[in-house]
Amino acid sequence: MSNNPRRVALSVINDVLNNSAYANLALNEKIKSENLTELDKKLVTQLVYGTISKKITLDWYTKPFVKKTKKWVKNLLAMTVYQMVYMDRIPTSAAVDEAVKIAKKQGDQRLSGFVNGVLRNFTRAELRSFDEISDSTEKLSVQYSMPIDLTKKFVKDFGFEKTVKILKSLEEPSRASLRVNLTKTDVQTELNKLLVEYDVVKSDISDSGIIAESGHFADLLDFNDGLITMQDESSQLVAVAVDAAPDDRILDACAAPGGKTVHMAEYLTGSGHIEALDLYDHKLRLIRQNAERLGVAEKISLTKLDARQSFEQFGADRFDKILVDAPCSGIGLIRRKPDIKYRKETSDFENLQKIQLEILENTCKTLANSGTIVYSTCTIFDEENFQVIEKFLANHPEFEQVALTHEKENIVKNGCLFITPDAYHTDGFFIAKLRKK
Ligand SMILES: C[S@@+](CC[C@H](N)C(=O)[O-])C[C@H]1O[C@@H](n2cnc3c(N)ncnc32)[C@H](O)[C@@H]1O
Repeated sequence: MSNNPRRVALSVINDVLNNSAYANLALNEKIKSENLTELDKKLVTQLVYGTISKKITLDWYTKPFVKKTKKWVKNLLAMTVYQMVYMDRIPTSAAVDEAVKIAKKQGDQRLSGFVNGVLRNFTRAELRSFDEISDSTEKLSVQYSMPIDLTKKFVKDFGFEKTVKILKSLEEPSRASLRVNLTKTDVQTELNKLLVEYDVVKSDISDSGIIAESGHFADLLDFNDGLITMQDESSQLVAVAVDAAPDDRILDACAAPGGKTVHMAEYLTGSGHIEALDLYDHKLRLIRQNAERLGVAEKISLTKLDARQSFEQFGADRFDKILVDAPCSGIGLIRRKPDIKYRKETSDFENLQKIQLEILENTCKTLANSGTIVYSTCTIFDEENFQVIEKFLANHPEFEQVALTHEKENIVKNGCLFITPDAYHTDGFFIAKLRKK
């Protein structure tokens, strides 16, 4: 008999919200280890991502009916209210009955009575309106389930109207995005093949990108043949900015899982080679798998190394090009990874900037004269982007900025590519390029 999907979903939600597990990893592990039908796997996925994404809103809905309770009970209430408010096809009575059963099994009679009472009261009352909230920033925080400090930060950096656009867009379902390996095939050929089964279009911003509203592309033959790979559109612009030549020696300082490493490797048709670094063995293995599937493994060496030790490892004048795809807050990924917004480290911009600058400081010493560094992040706050570039250039008169261009002028800012998630419904991204004079 298959396992109860709501109980499975709740255990993932508890892991993520109470123990800081990563939603994608915790969910994948559970789905693998539990006995679930294909339909139930979909339900679990929707409950996990939906509840996590809307947690602040959901807690606000039940607040009038709940004084104090255990965290897992709050999560159970949130998951159940999510079904009632956002999932048309689930009857309210079924959602409530399932919640009461879980409360009885995981708690006791008293807790299940409490859950039953809260949910019945919630069902009888009219759904609260966000207009009850007089403070406009707090209202945004509740409506779009964004922690209040991050909401304030968005409003401070982008203004109110743009913040609404960004937060709205982060709530829309993410699309699947493919990159075509242009060294082996072309976009039109792959598009024509995919159009037989999927609703796909060319990317607005990446010459190698194909977009689908949804789809499980991992099974496609062309995926296994290395003709296409999964990669967000904005992240496809990074290797283009690196502009690798066939014989380039490249340092990919923060490389795992290797999406950009393999993309750059496709350009290395001569003697070119990439030294790919990351802190963790298990992450380096992901680069290896990616590189083998795309047929570029011999172009890439993997080293477990803190990028801040690059100079000690490789010495001076060692690379023609460097990519620092830096560890960052990941604000630009919230649509696909909603748990990011609740992590404490997400808002530690000062510490993130410090690490980002340290990586640039050390890696830049390995660059040959006239060599270039591309610095990128998947976040949209200045501290990790423009400020890092400004501070680095202020300390390094031997470097100059190389202005990046793009035919969509609204993603070019101060010579950098700066893509907010609402502009083209992609991940949020920042790309800058520097040259050693
Ligand atoms: C934004 S991700 C890189 C994504 C990757 N470039 C890609 O396209 O698939 C940042 C990576 O940097 C790694 N990292 C964090 N701090 C590092 C450091 N000090 N040295 C090297 N790698 C680091 C993380 O483990 C993570 O895999």
